[in-house]
Amino acid sequence: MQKGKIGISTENIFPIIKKYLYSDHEIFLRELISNAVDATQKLNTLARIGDYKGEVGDTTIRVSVDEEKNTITISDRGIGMTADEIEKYINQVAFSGANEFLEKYKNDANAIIGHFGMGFYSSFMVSEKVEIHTLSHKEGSQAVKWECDGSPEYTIEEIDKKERGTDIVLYIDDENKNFVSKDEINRLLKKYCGFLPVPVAFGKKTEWKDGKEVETDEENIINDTNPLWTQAPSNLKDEDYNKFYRDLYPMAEDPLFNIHLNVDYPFNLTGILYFPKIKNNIEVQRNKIQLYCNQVYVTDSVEGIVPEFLTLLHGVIDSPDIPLNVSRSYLQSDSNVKKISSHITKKVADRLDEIFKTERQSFENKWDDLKIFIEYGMLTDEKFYDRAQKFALLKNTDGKFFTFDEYKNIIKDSQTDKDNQLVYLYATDAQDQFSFIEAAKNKGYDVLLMDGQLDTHYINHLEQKFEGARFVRVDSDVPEKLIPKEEQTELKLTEAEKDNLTTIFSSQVPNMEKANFVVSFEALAADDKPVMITQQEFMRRMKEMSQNGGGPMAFYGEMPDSYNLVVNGNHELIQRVVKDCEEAVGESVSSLRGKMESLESRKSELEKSKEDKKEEEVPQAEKEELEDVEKKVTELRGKKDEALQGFASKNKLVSQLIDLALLSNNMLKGEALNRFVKRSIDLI
Ligand SMILES: Nc1ncnc2c1ncn2[C@@H]1O[C@H](COP(=O)(O)OP(=O)(O)OP(=O)(O)O)[C@@H](O)[C@H]1O
Repeated sequence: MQKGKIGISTENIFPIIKKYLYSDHEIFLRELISNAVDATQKLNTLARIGDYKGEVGDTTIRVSVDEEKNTITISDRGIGMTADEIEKYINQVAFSGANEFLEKYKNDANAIIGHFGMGFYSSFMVSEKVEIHTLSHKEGSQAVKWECDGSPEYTIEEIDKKERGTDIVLYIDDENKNFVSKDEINRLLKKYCGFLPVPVAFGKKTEWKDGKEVETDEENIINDTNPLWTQAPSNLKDEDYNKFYRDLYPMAEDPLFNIHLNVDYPFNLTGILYFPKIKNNIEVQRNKIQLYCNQVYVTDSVEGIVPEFLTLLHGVIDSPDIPLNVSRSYLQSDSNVKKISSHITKKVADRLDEIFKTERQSFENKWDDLKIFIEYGMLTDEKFYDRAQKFALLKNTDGKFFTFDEYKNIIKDSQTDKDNQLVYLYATDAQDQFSFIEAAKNKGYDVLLMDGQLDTHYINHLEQKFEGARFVRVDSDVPEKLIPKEEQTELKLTEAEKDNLTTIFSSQVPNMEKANFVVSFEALAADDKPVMITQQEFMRRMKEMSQNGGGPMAFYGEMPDSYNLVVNGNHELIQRVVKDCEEAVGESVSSLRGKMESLESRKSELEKSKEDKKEEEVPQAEKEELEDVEKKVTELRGKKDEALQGFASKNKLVSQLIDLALLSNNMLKGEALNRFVKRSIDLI
């Protein structure tokens, strides 16, 4: 037996390995099995080129667990190592590699990506002792056993081993006993080794016999050595892709589409990406892409490698060219990674474009599920926007789909306003905004349905992209004014009547938390609604955006909703309110107004004369008179308002009209709704 000291500078590297790699202990199995795969593939290569003349035979990698001895063994039939090679690769190179790595990241544990090839020495994260039993493929080699207990000392001795290849025996330490379990090993094999290119066996296959699960003689191969992404797309059908998806995500619904990536220049990358069906929470759908490096599972957190919006996709990416041993910030600035990311974007756009062109109907059918990806992509990635504007769809409230160009042509004639701006009308809720949608349609307009999670932002974005166009929600103004044109109908109300109606209607608007109403008048058609509630586009949008995103516009979110209570002066019912008011309080109101008006003209005379003089030049009498006039005006106004409010509170029509308007906007709730129903019954 020979003893030696491992070639490292740090006295004892293992405590450091254990400390820094604590959270990722489980990767030891992946690392050791990857080494076994490498050794097997090297042997296959040597055999192919004629440098190895012996029998290759069965090269299955075998994993076993001994629960009594607390060991895990990984055996391969690869190239094996001679004593010299152990000296070179294990004692010197590998250790120094690990040492260098830890030196580099000692002060920056967070920079470690969390998974990297620590290689063979990761076995010491979980073991108190490790043995290598190996026989090289080289003719006439002597089998050797290397043993190390986690101190820098090792022993190496000759042993009797007949089969070519390497067995790694791990004596698991007390802290990591949990790995000495068939279930745990099964879990790790499934997670990290499911698609390795060399068969990996663990235990035996089982079958059900007489109501019991029993082991058969057949070995249990845990991996698919030829996963779908490594196969030629031309040999694959939709069913194959869907089946693979179900293998990856057993609980998920069938995906919408798949994209098979196959790149060999300027970097190597294969993979299959799926567009999943996303219900309503986009956050839970992230990080479902698995990243592989030569069929070895690395991670399922791919930010930085795929564009942000594509982290919503599911599937696998396999590339030997993605650097795995580096921090995230480095990854994002790596030019290779950037190329990969923009290439994936392009591929995804190309595939969508192809589906749109060849299967438009199916594309439309899936649009509702698909649009979140496309909108997200268009919002966050300029290049994707440019590609996607050819196939992104707009859906109207009748469920019809249009491309941007198609839609523009359809609305061009009817929806261009007097300033030559194209107005895109939209609704965010087909039910709540039903009456507005109908009113717009009756005017010959088309209304888009923009009810997606990202649509508030998307609309803003499109407005910036589309030239000479704006988006207007159907309830942001009365139908006549949604798209302002030259002609205007005349309003059949005098100033005094308008003033009266303002007091009357404001006094009857129910008190609502966080909602302000401003009464305004419009000359609408006599058969339009008598009273309508609209919400100004700009303020509403600012509010919605600040609620979604905060930032510098956060204060908009705190402001109350501001609504317009639009009174249609030309409607018969409004004319009736005017008439009722005239009969009930008309005389006193108009005499109060008459007095007010003459006082007000006196007031402005006094104010004018005061304006031209210096303070001390204003005669005392005028000052006193002005004060007196002001007081009287306020008093008269109070009386006038009181009379009008008294009328309004007795006049059921006014509050009924307001409630009807609230009802059309789905704003009548709770107690107010209940009161409305009762009053309606009374009226019947
Ligand atoms: N099962 C094995 N059969 C034959 N040689 C092996 C085996 N395991 C390790 N080796 C040899 O030991 C060397 C060091 O292994 P180690 O896992 O530490 O690093 P690596 O495989 O070169 O790189 P990585 O960090 O990516 O794993 C390998 O390059 C290989 O030559």
